[in-house]
Amino acid sequence: TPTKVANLVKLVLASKPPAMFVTDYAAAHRLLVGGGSFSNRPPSMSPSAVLSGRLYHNIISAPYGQLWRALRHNLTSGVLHPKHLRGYAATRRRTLRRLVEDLREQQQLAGGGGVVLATESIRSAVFGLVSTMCFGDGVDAAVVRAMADVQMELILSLPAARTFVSAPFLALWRLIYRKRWNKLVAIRQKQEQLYLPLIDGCRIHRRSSDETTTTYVHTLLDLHVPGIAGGKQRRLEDGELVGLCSEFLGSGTESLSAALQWIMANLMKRPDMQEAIRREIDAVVGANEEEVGEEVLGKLDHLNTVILEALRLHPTTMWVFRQVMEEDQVVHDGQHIPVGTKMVFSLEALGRDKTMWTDPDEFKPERFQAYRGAESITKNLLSMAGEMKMMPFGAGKRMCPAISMSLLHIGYFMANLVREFEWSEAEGEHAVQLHTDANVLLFNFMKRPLRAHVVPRRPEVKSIR
Ligand code: HEM
Repeated sequence: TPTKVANLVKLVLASKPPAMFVTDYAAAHRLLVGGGSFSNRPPSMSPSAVLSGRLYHNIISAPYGQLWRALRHNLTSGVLHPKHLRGYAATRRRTLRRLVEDLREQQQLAGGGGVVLATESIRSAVFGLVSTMCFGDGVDAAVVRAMADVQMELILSLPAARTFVSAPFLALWRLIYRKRWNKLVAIRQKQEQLYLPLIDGCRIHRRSSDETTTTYVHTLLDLHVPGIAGGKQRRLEDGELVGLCSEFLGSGTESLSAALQWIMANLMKRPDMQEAIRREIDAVVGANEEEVGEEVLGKLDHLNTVILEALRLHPTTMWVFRQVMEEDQVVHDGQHIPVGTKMVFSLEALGRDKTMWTDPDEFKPERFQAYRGAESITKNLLSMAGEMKMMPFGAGKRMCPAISMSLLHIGYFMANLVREFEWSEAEGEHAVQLHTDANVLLFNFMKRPLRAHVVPRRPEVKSIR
C-alpha cells in the first residue's frame, strides 16, 4: 500500500550516511586542499551513471582511480590544451559574430528601443561553440538546436535522477517511480539518436596529425582506458561516449553561459563599470578593428576584476561534493570524520564568507584590483594557495579542469559584448533580478531569464572569417 511504501522509503532514507554542510571558507580550504587523498564524490546523479547501473561513467561521476585519471587526462591534454584552444579562435570569432547579429536582429525587430532576450541568445551561441569543439564543424543547425534542447531537458530532469542515486533496490524504485525513470530513459534515447551518428561521422573522418585542432570525440575514439576489473586496456563503448559528450556539452555550455549572464546582469546595474571596461578596451584596440582579440584580454584589468567578482557572488556551479572513503583520513576540528560521510560545500556561501570579505553581498569588483591581468588571476585560482579566498572552480584533485578555457571564453565574449552594445536594464517584469532559480540543481541559473535594452555602438559587420 502507499503507506507501507512511504514507511519503507523513510526507513531507507534514515539509514543513509550522514551529511556535513561546509559554508566556512577556511574549513573548506583545509578540507579540500589540505585533505590529502580526499578525492571521491558520492554516487553521482549523472543520468548516464544512474541509467547504466554505474557501468558508464563520465569524469564527474567516475570514482577516483585509473579510469577517472585516463578520462581527465584525455580532456586536459586534448581539447583543453592551449594548442587546441588556440586552434578554435576562428570558431569563437564566428560564434561571436552570430551572437552579435542575433542581438542586433532582436533589437531591430523590437523597434529599436525594445527588449532582447539575452538568455536565449547567449546560451545558444555558447552551445554552438561547445558542440563544434565536441563533434567538429558542419553539424546541421537543426541538429545543434535539438541537442541544445535535449541538454536542457536533461538538466531539468536532474531532480528525477536523484531519486535513483542511492536506491537500495533499484528494480523496486524503478517500479514505484516509473514515470520519472521512463522520462530519463526517453531523454537518454534522444541523446543516443542525436550523438551516435555524429560520433560515427568522426570515426569515418579521422583527423590527420598535422591538423591544428582536434575534436573531443576524436580524442575519445583514440583513447584506451583500463579494462573492467583490472582487465586489459580497451576502447570506450558507445554508451560511455554518449555520457562523456553529454558531460562536455552540459558543463561547457551551462557554466559559461550562466557566468556571462550574471556578469551582464551586474554590469547593467553598474553602467560606470561598463564605461570603465570600454575605456580600457579603447586604449588597446583600434576603433576600426573588428573585435577585441584574445591576445589583449590579459591587459583589461577592469574586465578581469568584474569576472572574478561575478564568480565570487554567483558561482555558476553551486556545490562541490565529496564522500569520505575507507582509505581517507579526514580530520576536522581534531575529529576523524566517519567513513561514508557526505560533504557538501556551498560555493556561494564560501564566496560570501564574512570573515573573508567586507560587504560580502555587494558587487564590488574593485576589491580584486590587486590581481593584475588574466594570467595572474588564472594562476591564483589554479594554485588555490588561499589568496583568492573563493573557489568557484572547486579545489583539490577534483577541481574543474577547464579554468583556463572558461576564463578565456568568458573574457572574450564579455569584452566584445560590452564593446558592441550599450547594455541597460529593462523595466517592470523584465527588470534584472539578481536571484537564483532554486528549482535547478547544480547550475546557478537566474530565476528570471535575462532581458536587456541593447543599443549598438558600432557599424554592423556582416561576416567575419
Ligand atoms: C564558468 C565556468 C565553469 C565553472 C565555474 C566550473 C565549475 C566547476 C566546479 C565547481 C567543479 C567541481 C570541482 C570539485 O569538485 O572540486 C567542476 C568540475 C568539473 N568541470 Fe567545470 N566549471 C566550468 C566550466 C567547465 C567547462 C567549460 C568544462 C568542460 C568543457 C568543465 C568540465 C568539468 C569537469 C569534467 C569536472 C569534473 C572534474 C573531476 O571530477 O575531475 N567545466 N567544474
